[in-house]
Amino acid sequence: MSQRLRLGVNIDHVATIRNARGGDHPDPVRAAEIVAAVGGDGITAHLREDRRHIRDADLRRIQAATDLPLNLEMAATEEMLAIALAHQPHAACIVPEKREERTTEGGLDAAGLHNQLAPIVTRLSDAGIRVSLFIEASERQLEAAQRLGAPVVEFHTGEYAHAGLDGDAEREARELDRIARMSALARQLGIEPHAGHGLTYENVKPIAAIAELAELNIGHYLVGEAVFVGLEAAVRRMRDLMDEARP
Ligand SMILES: CC(=O)[C@@H](O)[C@H](O)COP(=O)(O)O
Ligand SMILES: NCC(=O)COP(=O)(O)O
Repeated sequence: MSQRLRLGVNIDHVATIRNARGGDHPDPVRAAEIVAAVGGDGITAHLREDRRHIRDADLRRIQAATDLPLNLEMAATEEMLAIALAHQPHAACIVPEKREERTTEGGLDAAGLHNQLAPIVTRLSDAGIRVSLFIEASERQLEAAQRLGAPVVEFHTGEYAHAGLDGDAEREARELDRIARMSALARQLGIEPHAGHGLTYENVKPIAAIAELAELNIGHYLVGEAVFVGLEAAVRRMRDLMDEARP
């Protein structure tokens, strides 16, 4: 199986820079427009409970500004569920969230949280929103996603990315192998696998080469690169690397 790998661009950290000064600039909506113009396949935005980057009002503005599918990352709370139902994004990716964390540190415990997640998955699905679960690449979590009826999972690639940054080639290869095996298992279970977190020009190609993966979501690195080369060039370069890995 090999299909064109979609690139979803996470624009959260454009909002992080905006919020640093409390004004309107830089506007994540402008980032979404650029992603659309340059051929990105989707916009990902994580409305954190503490609103440290994306804010409620950004969601409608992003949706109004572009026809690209919006993948709303959200914690499994009643508040976020109500927001998702009101905004009707193309997809909702349920992520674990801790107020004090610097970023999303690990995957959602879909197995341990079955009873909390089940009604949320059902209500999102009933509203026509494609549910994704941001999980570690493990059999236990994949089987839990299947029991919950999630059509999509996104594998957290943070451990893979950290191993590379640590220069630990053995751990990096182990993590890559785990993501590849779980991507194949996801397809066997009828689930569409995506991946993301901490992906960069340096580490994206081995992940992009996993034929079963349908989509990568990449944000922080692209926004960082955009400071130097512009968002358009950064997205184009990432797209090229993905295409080189999966011709
Ligand atoms: C869930 C996830 O990985 C993304 O939302 C992304 O990393 C940007 O958000 P944070 O940096 O706030 O985790
Ligand atoms: N779900 C992962 C995501 O949207 C982007 O993560 P990152 O590239 O900002 O680490």
